[in-house]
Amino acid sequence: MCELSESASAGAPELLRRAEKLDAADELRALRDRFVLDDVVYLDGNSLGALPRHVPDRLADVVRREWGELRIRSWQESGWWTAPERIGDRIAPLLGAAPGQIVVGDSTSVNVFKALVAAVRLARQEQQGSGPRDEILVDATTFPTDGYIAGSAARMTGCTLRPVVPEEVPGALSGRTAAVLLNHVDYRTGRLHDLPSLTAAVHEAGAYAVWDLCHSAGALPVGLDEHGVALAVGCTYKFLNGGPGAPAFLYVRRALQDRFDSPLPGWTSHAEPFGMHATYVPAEGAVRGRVGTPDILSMLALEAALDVWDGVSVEAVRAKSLALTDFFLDCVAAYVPTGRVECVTPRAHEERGSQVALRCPDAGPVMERLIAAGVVGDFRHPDVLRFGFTPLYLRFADVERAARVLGRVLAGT
Ligand SMILES: Cc1ncc(COP(=O)(O)O)c(C=O)c1O
Ligand SMILES: Nc1c(O)cccc1C(=O)C[C@H](N)C(=O)O
Repeated sequence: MCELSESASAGAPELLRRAEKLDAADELRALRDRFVLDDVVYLDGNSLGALPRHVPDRLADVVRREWGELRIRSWQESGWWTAPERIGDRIAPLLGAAPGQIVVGDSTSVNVFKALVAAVRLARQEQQGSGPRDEILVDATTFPTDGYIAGSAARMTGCTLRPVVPEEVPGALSGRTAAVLLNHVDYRTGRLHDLPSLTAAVHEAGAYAVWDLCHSAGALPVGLDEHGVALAVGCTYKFLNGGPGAPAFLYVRRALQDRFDSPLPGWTSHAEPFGMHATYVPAEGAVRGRVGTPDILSMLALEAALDVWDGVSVEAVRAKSLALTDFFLDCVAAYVPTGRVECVTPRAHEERGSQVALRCPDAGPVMERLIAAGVVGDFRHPDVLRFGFTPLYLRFADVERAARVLGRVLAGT
């Protein structure tokens, strides 16, 4: 939770001057031109990222030429068959992963299922002496799909499911824990959890952590390899701007790939998919995380969208993200009537993702009025106004304007 009154003394002229200065000094400011945007202040890139300008032409080429003219030949000649692992390797540097560990495909929900069941199987392969590994811990504050999938994964593997808030995971681990499903950034509050220390604690207990990176991929450095993460999943339609329903990703640490036992061993994860064998033999490497035929149109839209990252470091994106959210909090403190909202996003940088969540009892109608006034965030049940900050295309002037309009809406004027 954060205090909103710290710099409430600043007024509109000063905040406008600050916005101008920050925009002038912003080394990422030219990137905005790579996107299709209008006069709306778009603070919903944590739900659906904006459209990169060059994607429609690339998609048109995929449809007209690769599909329309080359047809079946495109699986080889246009590189369709290897798109899941090729695009996984494009995402890898943004997540701090070496090549060969990420495949793209399916939804995050499906990848949560693959990773979580595989995590339980890994823990059981290593089980020594003591009792059975028959418990899955799940982030009690998780985006609902993860909880639902974890419930089913637990039933299928004969585990019990225990919801625990991430901070309490270390104390909840035991010799029974098989797997722990955690969110890097909380979808509602924007709280960033301590991935390195939680991963270490889970592994120390002989269990495996599965990280959902939906709200951190493309927003901040994750350091998958550096922090010894075993398994991670995430979506690509938020901060990676892959488009509505863009395929998700699955990371399987190289050292574990030989033992990764997918609960969805579809034919495209087979060592010899066109051998049409009756017996399943998994492919080497991250490819064994694949399932069925990749959805090529979405996948290639994502691949094109990733071009906007050429020459851009996640570290620079993170620095701007923190500056944007700091500035937004200052502007909210200045413009919003005292006590009208409560900020549920932590002030501390090391605990903040790339969003700000403000709580107020009438958040639903407030967000409707805000959207009508040209500031798009979203409402999360029951009382949260959620604002996502995408450093690739947001300006500090947008942030000041969003807070000023919010202040007006909340004051009812
Ligand atoms: C943390 C988190 N996990 C999973 C999902 C859902 O993933 P999907 O609908 O792509 O399966 C979302 C958002 O939709 C999310 O915010
Ligand atoms: N995936 C979404 C969708 O298909 C429609 C509307 C919103 C979404 C979202 O991504 C929601 C998002 N994960 C959230 O954090 O609330």
